[in-house]
Amino acid sequence: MGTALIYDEEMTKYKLLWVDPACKIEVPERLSVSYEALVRTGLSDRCVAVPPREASDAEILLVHSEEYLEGVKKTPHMTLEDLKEFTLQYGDVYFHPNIYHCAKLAAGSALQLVDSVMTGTVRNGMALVRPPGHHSMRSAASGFCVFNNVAIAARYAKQKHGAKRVLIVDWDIHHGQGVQYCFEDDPSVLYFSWHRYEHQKFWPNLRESDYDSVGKGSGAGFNINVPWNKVGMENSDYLSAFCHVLLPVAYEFCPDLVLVCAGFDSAIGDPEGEMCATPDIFAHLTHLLMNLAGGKLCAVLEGGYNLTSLAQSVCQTVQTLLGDPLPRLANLGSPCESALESLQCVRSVLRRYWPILKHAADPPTTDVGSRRIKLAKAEGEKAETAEEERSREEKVWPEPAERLRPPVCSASALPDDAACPDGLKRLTSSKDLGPLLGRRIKTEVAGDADGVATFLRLYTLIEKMRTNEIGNGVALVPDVAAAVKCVVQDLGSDLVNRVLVVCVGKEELNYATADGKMLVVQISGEDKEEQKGKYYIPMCLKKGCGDTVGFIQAVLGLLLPLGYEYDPGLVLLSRMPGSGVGDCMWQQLIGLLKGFAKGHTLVLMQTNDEACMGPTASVLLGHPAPPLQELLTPLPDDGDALERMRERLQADWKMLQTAVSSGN
Ligand SMILES: NCCCNCCCCCC(=O)CS
Ligand SMILES: [Zn+2]
Repeated sequence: MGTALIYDEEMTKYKLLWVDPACKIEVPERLSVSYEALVRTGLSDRCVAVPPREASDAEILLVHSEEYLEGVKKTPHMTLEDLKEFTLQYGDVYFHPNIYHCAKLAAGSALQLVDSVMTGTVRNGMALVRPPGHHSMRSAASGFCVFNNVAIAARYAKQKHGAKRVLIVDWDIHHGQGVQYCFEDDPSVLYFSWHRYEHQKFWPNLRESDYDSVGKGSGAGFNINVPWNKVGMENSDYLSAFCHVLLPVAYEFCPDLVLVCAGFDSAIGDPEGEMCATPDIFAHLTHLLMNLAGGKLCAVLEGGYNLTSLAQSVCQTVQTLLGDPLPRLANLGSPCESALESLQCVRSVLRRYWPILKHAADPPTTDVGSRRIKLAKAEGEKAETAEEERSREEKVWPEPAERLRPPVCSASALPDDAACPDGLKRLTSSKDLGPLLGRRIKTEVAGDADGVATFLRLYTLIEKMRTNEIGNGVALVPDVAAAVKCVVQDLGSDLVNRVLVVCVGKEELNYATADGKMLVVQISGEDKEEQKGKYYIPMCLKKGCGDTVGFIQAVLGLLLPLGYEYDPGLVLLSRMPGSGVGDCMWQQLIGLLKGFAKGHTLVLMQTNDEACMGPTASVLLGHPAPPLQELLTPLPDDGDALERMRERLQADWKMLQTAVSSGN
C-alpha cells in the first residue's frame, strides 16, 4: 500500500495584503517550496496523488460554530478595509478574499487523507496545506489558522469511519490550543503537543499550555503538554520526549488512527521556534509513530517558516512514510536540564492516569510554576526590532544525508530444507560468497560443517548490508547463541564499528564487551543481579518476555534511548528459543529497531522457530507491525525494576534520563 500526497497550488493563492509584522512570515512560498522539493527529489512521483476537496459546512461545523462559519463566509466579498476590520477581532491571523476557499481546501485535504487511509486505499500520507489549523478555535481564527483541519479530521474519522481512539501528535513548535480546547474532555482523542513556552512568555502565552493541563472530566489524562522553557532544543530533547512521554502513553492508548499536526517551525533555522533540531529528526519522529494503529498515519502541514528547513523536513517526513531507510542521527547530545525538568513535570502529572508511567519520578523540587511570568507582566515577546532580527545569527546545518533504498530490501539465510517467505531474497552460501571468505573462516568458531555453513551465510548477510546491497535480513541457525557469539566475536566488530546486539530470551551471553564496539541488551525473565558494565545491559522482566506491557516499557524506556545514543552501524536481533515473546511484540520490536543503522537489522532465529518466519519477514519487508492489544491488561511491577535500572545506567547513558539530575 502506498503513501498519499495531497497538494493543490490553489492553496498558495492568498497572502497578507497589508503590513502586519506578526503575520508576514506566513507566505504562499511555504507551500510551493515544499511541494517543489518533493518533486525535485522524485518523492512526489512515488506517492499516490490524492486531490483535495472543499470541506462541507457540515464537516466544518464538526468543530466550529455556525456564527463563526457565517462570518468567514462573508470574507470573499469584503473590501480591503472590511477584511482588515474583520481580522481585528482575532489575533495574529489575516484574512484575504480567497482564504475562505483555501481554508475549505485545507480542511477538505485532511478529510481526503483520512478517507484514503481509513479505507485502506493507502497506508499513510501527507497533506501540504495552508492556512494551517491547530490554533483555530470553535468561534475564532488565531495564529494564521482559520479552520482547525486536524480537529475536524479527528471528529470526521470517528463519525464517518468509526475510529474509536484517535491520537493527535502536534510537533509544531506552537501549542495547538484550538485542538486542546476541542478535545480536552474527550477520552477518545489523545492530544500530545510540545511547544516553545518559556514559562508563558512565548505566544500564545496561555496558562493552559503548561504541563499541568492534562484534560478535564472524563478527558483527564488525554491531553499532554510538553512545554519547552528554553530555545535551542535539539534532536536529543525531542527524542527523549517521544521515548519517555509520548510513546509509552501512545502504546497504552492503542489508537486506531494517528493524526500529526506536522508543523516544522520546530526545526533549526525557524524564526518562530528558534530551536536546533535538524530536519532529519522528522524522519525518526515519523518512524516512531508508524507502528501504531497498524501504520495508519495522516500528517497535515501546520507551521514552518524557514523555507530551507521546511522543505527539507517535509521531504524527510514523506520519505519515511514511503518506507525508505532512516538516516543515522549523528552525534546525538544528551537532553538539556530544562527539557529534563519539563519531562519530569509532565510524567509526574500523567503517572496517575497511565499505568505505564506509574513509576515516574515526583515533580522537581524547584517550583517550576513560580517561574511562570504572571500574564500581566508578560506582554508576550516584545516586537523584535529590524536590526535585532538581522543580528540573530543565521543558523546553518548540514544537508540531510541521502537515504538510498538498497537493491535488495530483505534477504534470508536458511538451511536448504527451510522454506523462504515470499519477498525475501534467499542467499545461498556457495554462489554468494566472495573469495575474501576463504581466508576468514575460523573453523574453531564455526565448528562442524553445519557451523561453517551458518558462518558463511551470516558473513554474507552482514557483508552485503555493509555495502548496502541488502537492507535487512533473517537467518535461521541451528544454535542461536553460538551464532550470536560467532557474529559478535568474529564478524560484527571488525566488519562494523558498532553493533547493537538485542537478545530476547535467556542465554548466557558471555562476551567481554568493554570496548564499546558492541552493546549487548538482553531482555529476558532471568534476573541477572550483577551488571556486566556499560556495554552489557540485562533487562529482567519478572513475568518473562511474554509480559507485553513490561516488554514494551523496556523497549521504549530503555532500548530505544540506548539505541539512539549508541548509534550502531548494525543491529543484531536474536530470538532465543523459548523466549515466550508474543508475535505482535516481536514484530513491534523489529519495526522499532529498523530505525537504527539505516535499517540494517539482522534477525537470528533458531531453525525450529520457523513459525515466526512469516511475521518476522512481514515487518522486515516494510509492512507495519500489527498493534499491540495486550496493553489493556493491568501492569505487573516491572516498571519499578525498569526505573531502578534507568537510575543506575543513566550516569553512562544520558538518553535514559527522565528527570533533572538529583543534585539540582
Ligand atoms: N502578539 C505578538 C505575537 C507575534 N507572534 C505570533 C505568531 C503566531 C504564530 C502562529 C503559527 O506559527 C502557527 S503554526
Ligand atoms: Zn507553529
